[in-house]
Amino acid sequence: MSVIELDSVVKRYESGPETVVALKGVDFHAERGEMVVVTGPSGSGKSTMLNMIGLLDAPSEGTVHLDGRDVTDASEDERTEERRSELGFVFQDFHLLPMLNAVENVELPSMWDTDVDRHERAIALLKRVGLGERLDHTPDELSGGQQQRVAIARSLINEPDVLLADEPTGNLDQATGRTILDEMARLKEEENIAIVAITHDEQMAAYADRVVRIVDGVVQ
Ligand SMILES: Nc1ncnc2c1ncn2[C@@H]1O[C@H](COP(=O)(O)OP(=O)(O)OP(=O)(O)O)[C@@H](O)[C@H]1O
Repeated sequence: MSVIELDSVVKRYESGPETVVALKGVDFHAERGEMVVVTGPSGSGKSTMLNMIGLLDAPSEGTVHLDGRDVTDASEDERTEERRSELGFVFQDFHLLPMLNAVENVELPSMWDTDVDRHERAIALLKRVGLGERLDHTPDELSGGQQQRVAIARSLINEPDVLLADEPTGNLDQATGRTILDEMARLKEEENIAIVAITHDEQMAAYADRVVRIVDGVVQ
């Protein structure tokens, strides 16, 4: 069973009198232990598709399944809960809170979890991404690559099934980008999660188990 499945997904945006059809019947799936890289020209629908997978927006037509559950018509509360428990997010510009140190940033998505182990888990995750010596550093005391490692550790704190990454190497130089991709490839195996990553970064395709190209709202 695929951990993520989109079937015949159509997404229309109404902007004023115009309707933009951003996705025109997209089928997509991702499996545990697999990194799928999504490429395509600007405006082709990549972010829209990631928003569907990330339950940030609902399709106009078609269905979305997460771990076999039909979440197409889930309420806002249900979506929020699915996002919290099943999905991890990594962004181009890291999205770390500047006043929190590395451990606090990693713990943040699990703050309302009463599990006392979350602090230990945050430390363990930071050690796994090579930041055991930087636990109490704030983002401005970390390099771009280190900040992205904190963000990756944060994305894993609630033990998601799927990690969604929007241009994760977009703000990094090539060499640092490669170390982040190595890290993601390793964690994908270790955590047995699916990774879906949008990118313009050619080197990222080399790390993919599968490349999905989308052009004008259609998967090629
Ligand atoms: N909220 C919105 N309202 C109206 N149109 C939108 C909205 N979001 C996206 N679109 C349109 O949908 C199409 C797909 O946009 P999307 O952001 O998914 O493309 P993309 O492939 O991620 O582009 P980029 O690589 O430039 O980020 C574009 O034509 C865009 O203008």
